[in-house]
Amino acid sequence: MTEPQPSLPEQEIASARRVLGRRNLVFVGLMGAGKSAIGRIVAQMLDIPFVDSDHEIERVSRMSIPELFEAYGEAEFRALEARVIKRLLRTGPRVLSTGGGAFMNDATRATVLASGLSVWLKADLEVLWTRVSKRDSRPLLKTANPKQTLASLLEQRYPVYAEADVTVQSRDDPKETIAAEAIAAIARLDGERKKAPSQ
Ligand SMILES: Nc1ncnc2c1ncn2[C@@H]1O[C@H](COP(=O)(O)OP(=O)(O)OP(=O)(O)O)[C@@H](O)[C@H]1O
Ligand SMILES: O=C(O)C1=C[C@@H](O)[C@@H](O)[C@H](O)C1
Ligand SMILES: [Mg+2]
Repeated sequence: MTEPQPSLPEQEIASARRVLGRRNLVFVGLMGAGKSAIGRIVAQMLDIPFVDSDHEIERVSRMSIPELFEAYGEAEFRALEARVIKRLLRTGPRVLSTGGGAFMNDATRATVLASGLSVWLKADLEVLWTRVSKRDSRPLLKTANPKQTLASLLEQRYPVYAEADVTVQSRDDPKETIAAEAIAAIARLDGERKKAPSQ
């Protein structure tokens, strides 16, 4: 079923597409922030393809992420993730939703910052916890105190996610609202770019 979409001003969509050019729009952020869910809607709104690096990794390896962690360990998973994202970033435009740890890899982050346009979906611990505690598909949270693990990841990672080009607050408002805010934030960069030469 297609979800109802708020009508975004055509001009805003055109601006966001212009800002993007042939780059990928890359969603980064912690598990549960909504990178996959919001990224998919943004791609529909901008009418460009969508890809999720976690799904792409599962497709090429023919294994689920928990199976990959189990069989090869986190380091191998990270190496595969970096290769997959590097390949995806070579062509665009598309929306690329990354796994929560992808932007923490120095090489991946450098490539995303150089060749993509990054959006950090930032969410509070309680929002993230409510969402991720519904499913046990995240290997990093298979600990004695998963909420504490999530809180530690938040502390470690937020200063790094903050390097993204744009930050959008993820919260329990409708997904379409968050998606529209992401597009508006990108569209605003068009105005900034145009103003730049006269400053
Ligand atoms: N604004 C929202 N309102 C309600 N539910 C939401 C919202 N955004 C995301 N969700 C839900 O939260 C859950 C986690 O979202 P999603 O899988 O997109 O997160 P993610 O950032 O891709 O996480 P991961 O890093 O684990 O892939 C999903 O069930 C999704 O539908
Ligand atoms: O935050 C992370 O490190 C992860 C997030 C997920 O998207 C998956 O990529 C995997 O579970 C690791
Ligand atoms: Mg995801």
